[in-house]
Amino acid sequence: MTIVSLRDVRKSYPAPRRSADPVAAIDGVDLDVDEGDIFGIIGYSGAGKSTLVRLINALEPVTSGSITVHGTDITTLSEKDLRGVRSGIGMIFQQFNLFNAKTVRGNIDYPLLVAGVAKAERATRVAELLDFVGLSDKGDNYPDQLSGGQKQRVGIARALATSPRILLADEATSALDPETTQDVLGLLRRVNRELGITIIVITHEMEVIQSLATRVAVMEKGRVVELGDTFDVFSEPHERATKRFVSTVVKGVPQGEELEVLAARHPGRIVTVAIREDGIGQAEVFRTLAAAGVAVELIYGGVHDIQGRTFGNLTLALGGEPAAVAAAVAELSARVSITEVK
Ligand SMILES: Nc1ncnc2c1ncn2[C@@H]1O[C@H](COP(=O)(O)OP(=O)(O)OP(=O)(O)O)[C@@H](O)[C@H]1O
Repeated sequence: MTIVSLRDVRKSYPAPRRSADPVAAIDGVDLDVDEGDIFGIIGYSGAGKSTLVRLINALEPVTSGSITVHGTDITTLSEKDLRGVRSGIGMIFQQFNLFNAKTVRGNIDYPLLVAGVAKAERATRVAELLDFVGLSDKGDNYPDQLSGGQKQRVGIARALATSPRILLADEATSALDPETTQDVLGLLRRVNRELGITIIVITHEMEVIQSLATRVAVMEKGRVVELGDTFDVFSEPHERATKRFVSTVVKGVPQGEELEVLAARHPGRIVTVAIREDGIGQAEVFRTLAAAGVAVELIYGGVHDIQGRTFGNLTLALGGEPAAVAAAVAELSARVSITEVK
């Protein structure tokens, strides 16, 4: 079931100068997020990600198009009705946005207080949330006594306090180091699996999408340029922006300076073998080459896991009798995609 749906959504801002055109921050976006998904939206700075978040959360009106949340078109609602929609969407932010003068407990309690929940019920709920995010011993601490990862855990607990069905994570791990990022991503996976909350993750970090998102939309200049299952989009990227994101975590065919260094170090033949789900695995590649008496060295690239599915590119330096190497490469070429590097 679709929980958030965007149809031809546009958002423009007034021209910065009188002679300039209005800024088309969102330029005709169609998106469907299914209930229970972890949906990633990835784009470089200026792609329109933050604007999209503000539109989905009804913090700003669209210029045109429709946004449906839980089956209600929010673009036609009054401010009073929008409050109900917003309370069904939790938000977490890059800079955590905690109240520094309130304790951890006070921060998590705040949305419940605003919602008019009775004191005893609030205390039970806060204790439950502290336990869920692993901070039961930090309730009386203040945010500046916590690490970045702990602050984001508080942010997540606060966002979950009123039991939203959707969590919007806007660059939620961008201020964290890689280890803490994985920690927070693990917690978000639990939020999704154990609480059944749909998560929309906005990021410019490919690692976040790779480890978390089941579906992804790649944004560029206010448009969605590629959309689909994360594995499909990133194992066969079509658009320039997608290819750039993929190259930040998956090495392709070595080029330029990297190739020069490799070529100088390995005088023999160099090929890049594409490992894809529907092709032969890396074990079979190595077995075929070894059986032909070819000496193989993996010199660049590797294989990756996205949502439990494997793909990658292996660049191999091949040594031995030239005729044997040629025959082995020819045999492999019939079964797998090979790029001659040198
Ligand atoms: N309030 C605003 N007034 C005018 N222009 C805006 C406003 N908000 C965003 N824009 C413009 O809209 C475009 C998209 O900005 P947005 O902040 O949504 O991108 P982003 O992908 O979130 O980038 P970043 O990660 O740098 O925040 C940019 O060209 C930006 O300058």
